Amino acid sequence: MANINPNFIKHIEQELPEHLNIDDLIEYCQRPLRKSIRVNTLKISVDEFKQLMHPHGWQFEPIPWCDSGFWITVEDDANLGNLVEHLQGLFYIQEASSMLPPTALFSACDNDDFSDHYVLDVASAPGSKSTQLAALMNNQGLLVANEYSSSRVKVLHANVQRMGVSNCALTHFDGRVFGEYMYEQFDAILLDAPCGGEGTVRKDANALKSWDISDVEAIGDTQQDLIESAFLALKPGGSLVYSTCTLSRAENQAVCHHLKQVFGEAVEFESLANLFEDADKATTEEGFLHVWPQIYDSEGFFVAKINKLTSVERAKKQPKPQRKFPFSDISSKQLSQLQVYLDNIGLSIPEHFNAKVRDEEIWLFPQAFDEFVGKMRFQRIGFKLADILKKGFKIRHEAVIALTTVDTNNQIDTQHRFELTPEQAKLFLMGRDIQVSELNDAQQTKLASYNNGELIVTLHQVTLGVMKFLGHRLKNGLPRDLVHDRVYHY
Ligand SMILES: C[S@@+](CC[C@H](N)C(=O)[O-])C[C@H]1O[C@@H](n2cnc3c(N)ncnc32)[C@H](O)[C@@H]1O
Repeated sequence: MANINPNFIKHIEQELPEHLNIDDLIEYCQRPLRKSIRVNTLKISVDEFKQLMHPHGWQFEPIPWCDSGFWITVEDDANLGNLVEHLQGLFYIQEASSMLPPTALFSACDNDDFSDHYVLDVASAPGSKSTQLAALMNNQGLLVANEYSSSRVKVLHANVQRMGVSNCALTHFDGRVFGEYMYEQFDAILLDAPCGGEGTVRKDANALKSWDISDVEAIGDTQQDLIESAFLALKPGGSLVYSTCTLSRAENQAVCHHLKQVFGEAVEFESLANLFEDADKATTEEGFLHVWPQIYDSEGFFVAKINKLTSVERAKKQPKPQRKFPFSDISSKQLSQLQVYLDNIGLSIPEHFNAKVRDEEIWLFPQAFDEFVGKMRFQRIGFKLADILKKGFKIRHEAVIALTTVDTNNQIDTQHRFELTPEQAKLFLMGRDIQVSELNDAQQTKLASYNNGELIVTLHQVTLGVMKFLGHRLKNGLPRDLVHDRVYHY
């Protein structure tokens, strides 16, 4: 039972639009949330995913504002996070209303070519919206995903990796720096701001227990700084989405109005009334979506879309470029050796990626990143492809995932894939080796055509990782930090 502070009820009653009433709000705050997921279209199509899960009793109800989002009915939803299909990144457990901001950000993009698109997610951990943005961008262009909290950067990276996002560069800054370092560099920016979380009470029964108006007021300065900085980092003609999972106007409408006060005519509020059928039920007079929990039976959320009509004066000078960038271009000799190695395991370097070398490591950077070299410090760019050994190379787990996701039309051929059974996939994700004697006849026959060496293991024809065939066993190549204690399969 949600614990709602009476002061919150008094406060929010004043802010409710006329057509909604406080009793409904309180009643909905007490209801458990409907379970929702987003299919990761970087790895599997929506139809294929449904076909896969239907036999296990999954039922899907479409979420009107996200083509790959569904409310699901499933027998045992407590273990969804440990399901093989979740761990292999076929879906993301994401609250329905949290799928709104990425949809709103790209609502005007009428073609699918994002190859020269620069996108920033200012506050991105744990990564639900970043991974949704990357899927909408089809892994093209460049997505800069920033997070201020170091522990949350790790979770962000894990999700980016799990979902096969390869067009991403991670940064770890206070989001206030982007206006200065990245002045007018991005075509689209999402600011899913730190907030009071009033809309999350259906998932966290204590979210409103010790609510106090001073907390709402205290966070306003940070939100105003962040939105100003994001607006400065936006190219003229670009779009910014400001979103929160809170309900008070001070953290929502007031922050957007503050931006308009600062930048005047350069700021245009774009109406989201036609974003999906029935969007008008949540639309404010400015055209923002103020999603009260009772409107779509969801968490509370706020989404504003803001266009930058003209360039604005920057507040500070461009900082000096970073002098030492620790990566260099790969030599043509090493590149051709690498290509031979990759070819042997059925992989290749995709278009729009550049191979870079640092110490004994080879990385693949999205080509679009070139423009950003030296502009600021990046935690990770693209993905680590391989280690350079005395003789040859050793492919990295994250590369096998990213390379087989980067272009779903260019999947590795079946000759190079080794399909596991669900039980074997579970063992793989638990870090175990598999003895050749444990394989079924068809698998043993297939293995007979391989030489000893690395092979890419799959489940449902989607990559799980890499194993090394040693004659009598398949040696597990999962990095330690990705080994799971509990894994379920159907
Ligand atoms: C609402 S959460 C983001 C959720 C995320 N966008 C997602 O969809 O998974 C807000 C995030 O902002 C981060 N944050 C807090 N202060 C920040 C700042 N000054 N600059 C950037 N991020 C900040 C928090 O650590 C938190 O991860």
